[in-house]
Amino acid sequence: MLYVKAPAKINLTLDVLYKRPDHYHEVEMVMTTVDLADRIGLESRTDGLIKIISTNGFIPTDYRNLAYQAAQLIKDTYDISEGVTISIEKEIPVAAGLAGGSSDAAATLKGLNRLWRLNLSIDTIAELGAKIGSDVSFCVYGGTALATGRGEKIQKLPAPPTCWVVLAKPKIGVSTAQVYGGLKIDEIEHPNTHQMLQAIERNDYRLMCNSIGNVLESVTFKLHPEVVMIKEQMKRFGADAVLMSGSGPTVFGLVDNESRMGRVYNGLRGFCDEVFAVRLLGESNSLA
Ligand SMILES: C[C@@](CO)(OP(=O)(O)O)[C@H](O)COP(=O)(O)OP(=O)(O)OC[C@H]1O[C@@H](n2ccc(N)nc2=O)[C@H](O)[C@@H]1O
Ligand SMILES: Nc1ncnc2c1ncn2[C@@H]1O[C@H](COP(=O)(O)OP(=O)(O)O)[C@@H](O)[C@H]1O
Repeated sequence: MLYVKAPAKINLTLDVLYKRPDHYHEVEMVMTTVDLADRIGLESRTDGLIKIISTNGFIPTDYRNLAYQAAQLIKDTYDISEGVTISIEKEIPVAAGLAGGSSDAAATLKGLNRLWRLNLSIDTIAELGAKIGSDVSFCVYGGTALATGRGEKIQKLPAPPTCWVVLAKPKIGVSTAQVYGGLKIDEIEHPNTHQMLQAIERNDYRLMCNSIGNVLESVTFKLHPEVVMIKEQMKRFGADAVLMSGSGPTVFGLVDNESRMGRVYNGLRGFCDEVFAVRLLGESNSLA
């Protein structure tokens, strides 16, 4: 059995520039991975089938699973006759804005590259990933990056300033398509992406805290007012900066002091079942 880690991401910024003719939105996002990860196990099978086994009863185990789609794509593209059993130990909350499914797909692509000795470069794997979903290319590299296009164009960035990240996910799932669909393009207040890039370049924690922003917040807040409440609680317990990740509903808080991190973490556990205190993973991978 070959194991691959599939870490969650958060969006430090998420801006939408315009709606494209293909119905996707042109985005500009600073993304970074955190050390909350699913674990993907891969084992070749001689019958040619793709089988998914998961510890989580809420994710599909057929072709709808993004890890299944990753294996199918590799099999079709490189004419592989073997099959694979994919076991998914789920730690990342589902439909949470943390790219759990996308990261499982990215880890499956990377793992099968090794298992089936395909010798693909990381850039080729990221290109394949883009066929599965907009966030999959980023998940292939991990670390920290500026993502543009529909999210699949990746420019690597240095590691952001070190800090703790407290993640809190309310008991609701959010549909990414519904949230993008509810966005009113002319009412957007754009985050300062350039300033975020400067904060990362200069390793300036305070500037990073002052530069976070996500234009999808307003849509998800209207659909699920409990997300606003979680954000307010996180601020009240002392996080330095608080933002919703992706299309939500997970809210994250940045904290650079361990005892305050403990206060935010314990405080949020009174409101949410799923609360995590994690570190940023830092820089992107350059090897497959
Ligand atoms: C919002 C973000 C931010 O990182 O993450 P999540 O909240 O899903 O984690 C991403 O843009 C989500 O990426 P991903 O979840 O891979 O999206 P996809 O499967 O490609 O697309 C799902 C649907 O979202 C909408 N979509 C997605 C990306 C994009 N740039 N414009 C869009 O309008 C489309 O309606 C699409 O049909
Ligand atoms: N391996 C997977 N893990 C989680 N969700 C998956 C997976 N494969 C498919 N899905 C489906 O993808 C949808 C989005 O899940 P997820 O990737 O966790 O969230 P998000 O896109 O908000 O980051 C869910 O409705 C889920 O059923």
